[in-house]
Amino acid sequence: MMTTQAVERATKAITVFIADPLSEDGIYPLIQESELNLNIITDTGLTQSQLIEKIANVDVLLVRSQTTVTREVIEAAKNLKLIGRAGVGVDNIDLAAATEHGIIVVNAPDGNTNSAAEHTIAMMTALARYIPQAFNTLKNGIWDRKSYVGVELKHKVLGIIGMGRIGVEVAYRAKGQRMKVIAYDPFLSEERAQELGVTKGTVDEVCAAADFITVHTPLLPETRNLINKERFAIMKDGVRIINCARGGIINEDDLYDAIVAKKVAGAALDVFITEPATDHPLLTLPEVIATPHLGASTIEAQESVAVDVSNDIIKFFKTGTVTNPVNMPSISKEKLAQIEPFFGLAEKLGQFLIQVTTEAVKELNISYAGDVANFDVRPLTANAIKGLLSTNHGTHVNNVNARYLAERIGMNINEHKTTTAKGFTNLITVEIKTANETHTVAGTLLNGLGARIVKVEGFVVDVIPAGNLLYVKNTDKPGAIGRVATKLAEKDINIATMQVGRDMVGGSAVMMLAIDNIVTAEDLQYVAQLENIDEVKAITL
Ligand SMILES: NC(=O)c1ccc[n+]([C@@H]2O[C@H](COP(=O)([O-])OP(=O)(O)OC[C@H]3O[C@@H](n4cnc5c(N)ncnc54)[C@H](O)[C@@H]3O)[C@@H](O)[C@H]2O)c1
Ligand SMILES: O=C(O)CC[C@@H](O)C(=O)O
Repeated sequence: MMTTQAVERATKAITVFIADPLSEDGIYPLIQESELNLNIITDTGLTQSQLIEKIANVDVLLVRSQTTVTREVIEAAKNLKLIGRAGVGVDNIDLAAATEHGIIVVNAPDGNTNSAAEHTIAMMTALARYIPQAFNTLKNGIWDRKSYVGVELKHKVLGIIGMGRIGVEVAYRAKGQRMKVIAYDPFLSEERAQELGVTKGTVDEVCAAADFITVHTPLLPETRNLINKERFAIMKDGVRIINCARGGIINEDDLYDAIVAKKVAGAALDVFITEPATDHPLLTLPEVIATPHLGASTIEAQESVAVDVSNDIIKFFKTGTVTNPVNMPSISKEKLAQIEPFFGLAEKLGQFLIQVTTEAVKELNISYAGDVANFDVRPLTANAIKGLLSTNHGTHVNNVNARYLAERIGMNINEHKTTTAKGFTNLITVEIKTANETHTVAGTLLNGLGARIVKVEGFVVDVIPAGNLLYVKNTDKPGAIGRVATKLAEKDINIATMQVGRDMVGGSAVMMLAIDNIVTAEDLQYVAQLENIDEVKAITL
């Protein structure tokens, strides 16, 4: 028999729109997926306005680097839940807009590493030996052996800027060519450099020492124009430059000038600031060789990135989690499994607090104690925020945009961890502060018994965080509990369970009632006017 969820999955089609050419074999996981009822549409080469016209009902947008996923595209996509990038670079996707709209972006960071590294080495070798230029001359019927005397790679210094997946693979291969490698990456430690057999340097040191320079960073504000006229000035005369990463890391105008001035002997470019780049000034220079963004264009890489991104789409719709998120914390399957049981509890604590307060929340403090403090709790904080914002943002708020939406309204979010949980194996305490109020609630997961709210405003209780609750603040005087119960009975409201807590005899106290009905504002008023009752709130979890 199918579960309700499985029936929903079987009936509701999920539209996957493939906007760039992807490997047929790579999308096989999507094609043969039977449980999810996927409706796969491939429509490539669209202009922005054509894409905007077609995207309204799409659930998943799948792209490579050709399609630019702008804010306008994202805002036109009313059903969009996931953008898949079959490749590494996500500079063609407006990540801020995706996050704001709660759309998860996934990429395929590993699948094309090898191809991009091999392409870099191919470009460097072709550059050193004038292979494209010589081939072109020969094709035109000229046997010219004098103009194309190249240089060896052996014993030359290769400067690598960006020692991530591709940079490291390029270093391995360059060492195979018996080159010396000097590298810069903000995360390259001395130990790692030694392990890789490369010299660690600053960007300027790399520029000054290298005969060949290759860049392998993402295009970020910090890497845009990283190689510019000041940096060309400190390079060796006759240096050769390779860019198989992103157009713009090397300033194109400055590169042009440096080549014309004979400072740079040649450049091999796979990427340009604006693509397609068919009439680029750099292409007019005989010292420049180029390919049209082919670094990842191998059968193997294209299949691999499409398989990875297809599997993440399936995983997302089946489990709500993904392997390669770009705009939310990346957490391993094992680590996610450790915190998943706490997701519901964290969200309920947030939902509880937003129904207790009447003012805008300015600060959120979440404290994780006991076992749970040993885990990566970022997704739990996102769930608590999601609960807190759900009344105002409804289903629009999710794990992807929760923190963004909270910070946008000026909420200050703080996470604390401590291993001591005061008698509980695990304890999550959420505190909110408004201009005039502070409220706290704490919950735990009891082994085999599920979630419990165990403290409200510091009072010890034991409440299942589900259904309709009535939260009553009162003065601890005889008759208060009885009067509340009687008034509710008069309104035909049945009490399922009742918990009471107090700070001291005759002091402040709370009642937490689980009730079978939803109470109206009039019912609340009816209870609130009772003697010794200070505050009454209806809470639905
Ligand atoms: N031409 C192609 O078809 C093609 C194919 C694949 C990847 N790429 C591009 O290659 C680049 C590298 O890809 P990757 O998979 O190695 O990425 P990666 O994330 O594994 O590595 C990028 C590295 O750049 C480093 N970095 C960040 N800022 C830096 C800075 N200011 N200076 C120096 N290093 C910095 C990071 O620390 C990281 O180690 C990306 O731009 C990607 O889009 C191009
Ligand atoms: O889609 C492509 O072929 C290019 C991919 C590449 O630039 C990347 O960043 O992964």
